[in-house]
Amino acid sequence: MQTCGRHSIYRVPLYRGFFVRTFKTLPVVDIAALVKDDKESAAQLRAAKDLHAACRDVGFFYAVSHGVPASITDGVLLEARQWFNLPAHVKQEISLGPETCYRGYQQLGSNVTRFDGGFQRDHHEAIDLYKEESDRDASPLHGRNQWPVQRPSFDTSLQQYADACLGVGQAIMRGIALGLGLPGDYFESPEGGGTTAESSYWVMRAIHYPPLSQGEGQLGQAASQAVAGAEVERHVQLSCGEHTDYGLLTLVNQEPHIPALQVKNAAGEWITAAPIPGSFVCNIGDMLKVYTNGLYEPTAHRVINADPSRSRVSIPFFYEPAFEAQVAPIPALVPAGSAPNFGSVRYGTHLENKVLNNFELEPQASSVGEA
Ligand SMILES: N=C(N)NCCCC[C@H](N)C(=O)O
Ligand SMILES: O=C(O)CCC(=O)C(=O)O
Ligand SMILES: [Fe+2]
Repeated sequence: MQTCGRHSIYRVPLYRGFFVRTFKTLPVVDIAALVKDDKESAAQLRAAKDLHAACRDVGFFYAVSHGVPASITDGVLLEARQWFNLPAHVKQEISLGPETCYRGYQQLGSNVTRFDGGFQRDHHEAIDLYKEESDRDASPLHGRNQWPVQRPSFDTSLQQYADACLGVGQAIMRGIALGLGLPGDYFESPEGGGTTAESSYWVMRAIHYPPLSQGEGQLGQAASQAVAGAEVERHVQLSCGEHTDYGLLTLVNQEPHIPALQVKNAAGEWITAAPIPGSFVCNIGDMLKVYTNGLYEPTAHRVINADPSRSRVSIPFFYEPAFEAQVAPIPALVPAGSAPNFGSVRYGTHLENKVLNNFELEPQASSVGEA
């Protein structure tokens, strides 16, 4: 039986998919008919079929014809770049911590990626925003966001971008439901978790990846060093360490011309998700593995900005279940007479287990320079 604590669901190998997931490229899916909500048209069923193949065989795809104007997607990247150029003390006005419900700014090296027995520091700075939540007592994550109000135009474009992504996320989830042979609104219905653009416990991260120091970002350079207590800090610099995403569906808006996001196939090869202008790079999260009884697997990915001459900005948007959603295998996807492969997971609990372990906020032994 699966649990979602330390031994998280994505660490369990699923050999069934081993021979299938040998992709060398990522599929491109035209989602226009889903965004238009062109109900069960041939084009919509085509898109649903393509999503099904992409989710089952790769776990990643480019979504094109999503209908979000370039003024919004390009504009928010430009605004983010300018915000990250502000002096450190200005950015730190919205620093995150437990007291800000993990919402706000994290400086370079404070986000970490965990592995069994230790962690490594990610080489990025970021702003984390979540669905606004006034009930502070219900979870350490519930609270108000710290928007980057120092640049009101960034604040406004982030809000517009989030609204647009919520629409796209809901449309793609309708396509994923159809592709699984379910009613298009399955994930919006109470038995499917009740996730809508209104209820989704969405996350948005504006991320700035400065160049890695020369020679870093390469495999084989890992050096582990024991620190006080049992935890080990691994001193290998990656822009973002290998991980899977936590919820349903991630949409990544990335700057053009800087290939840095890498996706792991079943042979352990890293396939670069090079930017395609006008697209979102999409991937599925841990909760879709549970819903599909293991048919769809969240694919491990990482970020290496290997270009020594320039930094990279990306703004992933995470379309996630409602916080209180109880996620369990969809009965229609469990073979008759078999027990489900996973037990029920409360999404908010899975998210807390992740986020509360994502930061090492105390000062570092070896300091990293400012971006
Ligand atoms: N909400 C999501 N999916 N955030 C993904 C961030 C992944 C980085 C983090 N260091 C980690 O290892 O999880
Ligand atoms: O920056 C990217 O391209 C992806 C970042 C990512 O994987 C994440 O924040 O979960
Ligand atoms: Fe990710």
